[in-house]
Amino acid sequence: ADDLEKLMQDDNQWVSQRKNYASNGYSKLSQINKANIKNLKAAWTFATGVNRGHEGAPLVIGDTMYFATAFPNNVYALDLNNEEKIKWSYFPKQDPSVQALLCCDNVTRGLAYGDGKIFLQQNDGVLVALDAKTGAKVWDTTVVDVKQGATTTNAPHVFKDKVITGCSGGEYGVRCYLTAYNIKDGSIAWRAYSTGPDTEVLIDKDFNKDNPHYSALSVYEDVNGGNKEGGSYKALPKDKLKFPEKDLGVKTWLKPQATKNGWEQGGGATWGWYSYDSALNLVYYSTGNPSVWNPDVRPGDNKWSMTIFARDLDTGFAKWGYQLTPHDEWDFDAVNETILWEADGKKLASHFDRNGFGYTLNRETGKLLVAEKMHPFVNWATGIDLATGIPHKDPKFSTHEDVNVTGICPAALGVKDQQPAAYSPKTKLFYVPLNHVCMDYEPVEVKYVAGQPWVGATLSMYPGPDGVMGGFMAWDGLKGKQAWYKKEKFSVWSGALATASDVVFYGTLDRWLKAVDAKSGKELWKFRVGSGVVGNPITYGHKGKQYVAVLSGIGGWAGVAMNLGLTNDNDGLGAAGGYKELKEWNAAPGGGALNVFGL
Ligand SMILES: O=C(O)c1cc(C(=O)O)c2c(n1)C(=O)C(=O)c1cc(C(=O)O)[nH]c1-2
Repeated sequence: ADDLEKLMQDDNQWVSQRKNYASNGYSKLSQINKANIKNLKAAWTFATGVNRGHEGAPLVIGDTMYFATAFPNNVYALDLNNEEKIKWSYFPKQDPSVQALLCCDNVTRGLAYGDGKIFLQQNDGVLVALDAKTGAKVWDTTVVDVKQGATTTNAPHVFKDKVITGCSGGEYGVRCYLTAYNIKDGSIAWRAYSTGPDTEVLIDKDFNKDNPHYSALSVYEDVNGGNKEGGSYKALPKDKLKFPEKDLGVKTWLKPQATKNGWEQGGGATWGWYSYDSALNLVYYSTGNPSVWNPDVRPGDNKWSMTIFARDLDTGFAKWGYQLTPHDEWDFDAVNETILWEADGKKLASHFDRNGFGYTLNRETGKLLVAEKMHPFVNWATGIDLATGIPHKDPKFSTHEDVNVTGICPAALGVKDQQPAAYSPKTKLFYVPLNHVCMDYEPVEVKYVAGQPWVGATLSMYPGPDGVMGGFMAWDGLKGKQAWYKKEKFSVWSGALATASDVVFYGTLDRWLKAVDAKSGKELWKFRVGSGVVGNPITYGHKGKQYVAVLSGIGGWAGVAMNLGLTNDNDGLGAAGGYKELKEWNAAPGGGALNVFGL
C-alpha cells in the first residue's frame, strides 16, 4: 500500500471523496450507534455564501477540513483544532460564462488529496494543485477546451502517484477522455479517449482477452430497418457475435454526424467517480452517453460510450471494457461509481447503472456475474444476457426521431444518477440512493454548433408507478436483489455513508439528513438542514469524538430548473416539470452550507 492508501485506513480521517480506493463510503467508526443516535445534534455549521448545488463531500486530513463550493468553486481549509477558523481559502478566477455550459447545474463533486497537496478541478477545466498547509498554488493545467463546450464537474481522484480527472460535455458533442497527471508537477502521464481508434482509446491486443465477446462489432441485428422509425434491434446470441474486432470506437459509429465522423463528436463523458485496486494496479471508471441524444443519427453500438473500463494506472491501457447500454436511446449516461469488494475470496466490482440494472463483475477479468433490475419498474429492457452481456431491449421503448415515446422507465436521469452508493463489509450489503422517475422522450434533429448545446431530444419526467420520485435501498450484490427498499418523496440525490455501527446516512431534496438501520431500513434519526442535500455525508473522529458532516445546497440535474427559475415543464432537460414541488421546501437558488453533527 502507498502512503495515501495507508492514510485511508485511519477512520478518524476522510482523505478521499468516497473514503478509500474501493470507493465504498464505509467507516469503521461506531461511536454513533442505534442506541444513542437520538442524541445526535448539530455541532457547527458554515455558510458557503454560494447558491446552487453543493455536491461531493468535505475531506478531513489530520486536524483540517477541506471542501469546495459550487461555482466559482471556492476552497476552504478549516482548522478543527482552533474553533473551525479559516486556515486558508482559495478563490479561483473563472470566466462566469462557463456556467452556461454546465448541463446540470454549477456543481463540483469535491476535492482530492495526495502528496501534501489538495487538488481542485474547476468547472472551467483548470486542474489546480494547492499546498495543503498554506493553500499556495503548486501547479495548474487545463484539462478540457471550454470553446468546444467541454467543462469539468467531477472530483479529481488521486491514486498512488497520479491525479485522474474527467470531462463533461455529452450534451455538446465533445469527444471526452480520462486523463492521468503526474502528482509532482502536473505533467500528463496518459489520456484515454472514450471513442475513436484503439491507439487513442488505449486498447491493445490483450484487451478483453478473458471476455472477447465484449469486443464484438455489433451486438444487435436489425429488425425492420434497425434504428429507423418502426424498426428495432434484436440482441445477437453469443454464437453469432463476431469478435474480437479492433477499432470499435470507430467502426460502431456507422454514419458521420453533423460536421465530423460520429465518434469525433461522440460524447462518452467521464464526470463520475473512479476507483482503484492497488494490487491489480487497475483504475475503474465508466463513460457517459453517446452524443447526440437522437439515436437515429448514430446507428451502431457507439462504443466505447456507456462502458466500464479497467485500466492500468501506469500506462492507461485498458485491460477490459464492458459496454452496459449499446446504442443508447435514452441518455442512460453510465458514469456512476464502481465499488470494489470481495466475497468468497473473489475480487468483485459492483456498479449501479442509470439504465436501472445492478451489475456485479469479476474485477480482474471483467466477467459479468450478476445483472438484475434494481426495481421492477425498469422497462426499456427485459433483462441482460449474462453470457453475452447484451441487454434485451423492449422495442416498445426504443426511441426514434420525431416520435414521442411515452412511459419509459427509468427517466434519463436513471434509477440512480451520480449520487454514490456505499458498501458495508459488515452487513455485506450496498446502500443505494435511487430515483423513481419515468419519462416521455422524443428525439429531434439538431444542428451542431461548436460550444452550443447539442442535445437532440425533448423530454418530460414524472413519478414512477410507486407515485413518488425516489427511494433508498439495501442491495445484495451476489443475489442481485433488494434486501430492503424505502420510498422517498423525491429522488435521493445525495450519496450514502455506511458505518460499522450499522447506521447508514443519506440526505434528501426536501432538506433532511437521515440515518437508517443498515439491516432493516428503519428510520433512526433525521435533521432538517437549510437546503436540499445533494452532497455526500461523511464521518470522522476528532479528539475522541465521532462527527458526521454533509454539504447542503440544492442543485444538480434535479434542482437545476428550480435554481434557475425555469417554469416550462421541458426546461432543464425535463427537470422543471418533474421537480416542481421542490419549491415547497427550498429557496431558489438554494444556499450552500456545511453541516457537522456530533453526540
Ligand atoms: O454528458 C455529460 O457531459 C454530463 C455531465 C454532467 C455534469 O457534468 O454534471 C451530468 C450529466 N451529463 C448527466 O447526464 C446527468 O444526469 C447529470 C446529473 C448531474 C448532477 O450533478 O446532478 N450532472 C450530470
